[in-house]
Amino acid sequence: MMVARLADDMAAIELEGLTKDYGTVLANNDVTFDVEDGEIFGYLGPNGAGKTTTIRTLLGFISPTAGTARLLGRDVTDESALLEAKRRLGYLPDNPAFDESATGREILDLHASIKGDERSADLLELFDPPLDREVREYSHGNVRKLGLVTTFMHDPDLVILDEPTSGLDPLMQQRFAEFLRAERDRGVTVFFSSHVLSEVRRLCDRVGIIRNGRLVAVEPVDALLDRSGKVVHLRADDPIPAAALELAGVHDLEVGRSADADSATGSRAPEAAADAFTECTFTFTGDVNALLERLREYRLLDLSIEEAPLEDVFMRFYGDSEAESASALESPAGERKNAGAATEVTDDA
Ligand SMILES: Nc1ncnc2c1ncn2[C@@H]1O[C@H](COP(=O)(O)OP(=O)(O)OP(=O)(O)O)[C@@H](O)[C@H]1O
Repeated sequence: MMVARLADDMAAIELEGLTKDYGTVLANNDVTFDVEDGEIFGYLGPNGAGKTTTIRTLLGFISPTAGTARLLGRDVTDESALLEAKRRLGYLPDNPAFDESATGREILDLHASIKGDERSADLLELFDPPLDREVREYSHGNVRKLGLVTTFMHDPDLVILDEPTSGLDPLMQQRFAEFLRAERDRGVTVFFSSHVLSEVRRLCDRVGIIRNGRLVAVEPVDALLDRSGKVVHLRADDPIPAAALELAGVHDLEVGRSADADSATGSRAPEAAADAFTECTFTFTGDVNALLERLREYRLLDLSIEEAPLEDVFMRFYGDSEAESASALESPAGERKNAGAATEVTDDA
């Protein structure tokens, strides 16, 4: 059950037309979105997209060229208001700059004296940096673990994490994912930046995608995954006419064995007659029942329907052509309409 920590309807983070012009680079260009109380929000984009710029603005490290940013209801350009908000904030930078000559324990003591310590003992059971060693001897992963303890030890209402899992081994990533979901269930709001897609799928409620300083999408992670559709691979005993797959929601039909199936030779084996084939792979965004209805009269040897790799969706956002990615972004409603059309085909059939 969701536990509200913030005042009625207050968003944890509010960005309105946020713009940061470094002179040579427009690092944030009219960025507008809210992070709601109690959600895990992933802020995604490739290197240099502008994620850290937004985070640094939220923390008051840099001032916006235009627009506003509010953290826990406080305007980040108002120093004393921001300071108040920061008491309820946990922040994990991409590269925590701990005093190299201090031990982990000394660093925890310092943080405890500044912001309090409600729960470092519990956190140390989960993330166990070698406390008696000096930070200069720490591996990248151990710096991250110490950073996670300092980020959460004062039981903040909002945490901002810059690439939180970088340097963590798979087991620790899993532990971190479980921990973050439990934090969300306790009402903590999480805003984290990432370019690791599997992490996003595993963790986020919603995502914002930034590219070249511009926000290109904000949506529930499920919508992102729905939009990516399914990858269908099928193999039949006798040739299937291409017309059978002229169905709303079928995209990128490739006839012949899939690249995977043919990986031994690294080549694809297209079949001679493209108007009928015994094997094909395509992306499907329609109604799966409509597809099965179409395939019913053919004897299949094999059929797999799998979630499309999230990378494919991102290729649409980050593809080489600006026009292509713009149209991909403008078309979600249209794609959903196509999916609806597929349902109509089923109804007619
Ligand atoms: N202080 C600065 N002066 C000038 N340009 C800057 C400065 N800081 C960042 N930039 C530029 O602004 C753009 C956005 O950088 P930013 O660090 O926000 O991206 P990012 O999405 O966090 O990237 P990464 O994933 O690599 O950390 C980049 O082109 C970067 O080179």
